[in-house]
Amino acid sequence: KGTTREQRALKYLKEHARQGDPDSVLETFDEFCRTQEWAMNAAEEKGDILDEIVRELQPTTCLELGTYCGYSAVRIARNLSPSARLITIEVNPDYAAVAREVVKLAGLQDKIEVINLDSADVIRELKTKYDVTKLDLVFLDHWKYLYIRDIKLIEEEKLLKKGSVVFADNVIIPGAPGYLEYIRGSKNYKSTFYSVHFEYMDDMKDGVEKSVYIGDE
Ligand SMILES: O=c1[nH]cnc2c(O)c(F)c(-c3ccc(F)cc3)cc12
Ligand SMILES: [Mg+2]
Repeated sequence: KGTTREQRALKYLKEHARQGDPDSVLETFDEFCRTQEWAMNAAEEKGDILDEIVRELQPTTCLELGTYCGYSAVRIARNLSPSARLITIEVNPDYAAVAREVVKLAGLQDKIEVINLDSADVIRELKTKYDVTKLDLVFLDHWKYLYIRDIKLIEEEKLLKKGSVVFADNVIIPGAPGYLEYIRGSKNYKSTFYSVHFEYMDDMKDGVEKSVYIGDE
């Protein structure tokens, strides 16, 4: 076919979603994944929990690790207050390119910054280069072995404050070895596990973990 699944998804969105309407982009993306091709979006059930977190927390500065095609970036940003913003990091250049188009299609390019670099390198520069003081919301949705590396780096950089929320996808499938043990064993977090369906598969279960930072600033 010469095209990638992500490019085919973008083409479908451009043909079927309403420009500038985040809800339409998300609905259309879910429709694509249910009728044409599966993709690893934090879909309906996981997305509903993410919506709830954003609405309750009203975060000013959000960080997402693992943009993929931008589904959860759009999902988060559509509920952000006018001055709030989301920095989302995607190491794969092809995914980042598609994500930038999806963000534009949703009309959220002023709220979302897609960075095509390695997450650790960006985390180390958030304060100096990206003008970040504290992170109110962190969404971990990149490669599972990097969850623990990156959360430790975020703590080292003192980027969390009391009440900051760290939300992790896929803690059951593919699983986040070591992360769950670390975060649940840490006195600095209060964690809650949610059993949810695996994206677009009504007969498979995954899990997401919401951890509220209660540690020292
Ligand atoms: O690599 C990933 N990064 C971020 N999120 C993922 C995800 O939600 C998945 F379901 C999966 C996944 C893909 C194929 C499977 F068979 C199972 C899980 C992978 C990722
Ligand atoms: Mg995921």
